[in-house]
Amino acid sequence: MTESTTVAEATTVAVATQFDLATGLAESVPSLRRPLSAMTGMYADTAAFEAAVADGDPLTYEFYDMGVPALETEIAYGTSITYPGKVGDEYHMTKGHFHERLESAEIYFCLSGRGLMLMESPEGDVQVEEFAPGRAVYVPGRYAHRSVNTSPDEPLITFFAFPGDAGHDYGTIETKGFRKIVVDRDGEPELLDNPRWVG
Ligand SMILES: O=P(O)(O)OC[C@H]1O[C@](O)(CO)[C@@H](O)[C@@H]1O
Repeated sequence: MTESTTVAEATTVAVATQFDLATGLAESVPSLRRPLSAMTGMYADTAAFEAAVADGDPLTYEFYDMGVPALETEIAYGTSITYPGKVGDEYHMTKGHFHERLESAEIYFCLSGRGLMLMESPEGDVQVEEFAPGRAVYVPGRYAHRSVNTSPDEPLITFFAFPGDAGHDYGTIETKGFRKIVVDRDGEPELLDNPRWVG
């Protein structure tokens, strides 16, 4: 599946948005909410995934996309909130995506919480950076990216910005997965090969 925002006229009016730094919530637009059931096939432990979906289907993440026109001269931005929790021993995470215009980079600034940004290029180069409050992670162009919340109890809240015409390519991740997964080993995150990765 490919998602992109609607092409429209360039923005000509200044906009100010209030984000709650503790929760990441914005009052001006509704959030896009992804319950666990939106992540079918993405967690390694299928039995744990199905049990958690049957047992209330928790909200694993939500994000506010401020909806700028899909033009290269615009900057898409918003906040992302990944809630704590695990499926089996794998931490809650976002779906992750490449940009449709693959060369488009993205910047994330961590407002609160702890976690990792998991990134991989189409050729298989894997990079991981830590999120902590005050820390910015620059995702280079051509890299798929997925936020992973490694805290036992705190939401991972980030502010993100990327070129307005970057678009979202979810298809590759939905069919192949990421090469690596992040699991909890005695309270510490560990990177493992994804047993479900389709090469
Ligand atoms: O698009 P995904 O992988 O579901 O993750 C959502 C996050 O990614 C973004 O698309 C930013 O890249 C945000 O809208 C949101 O924070």
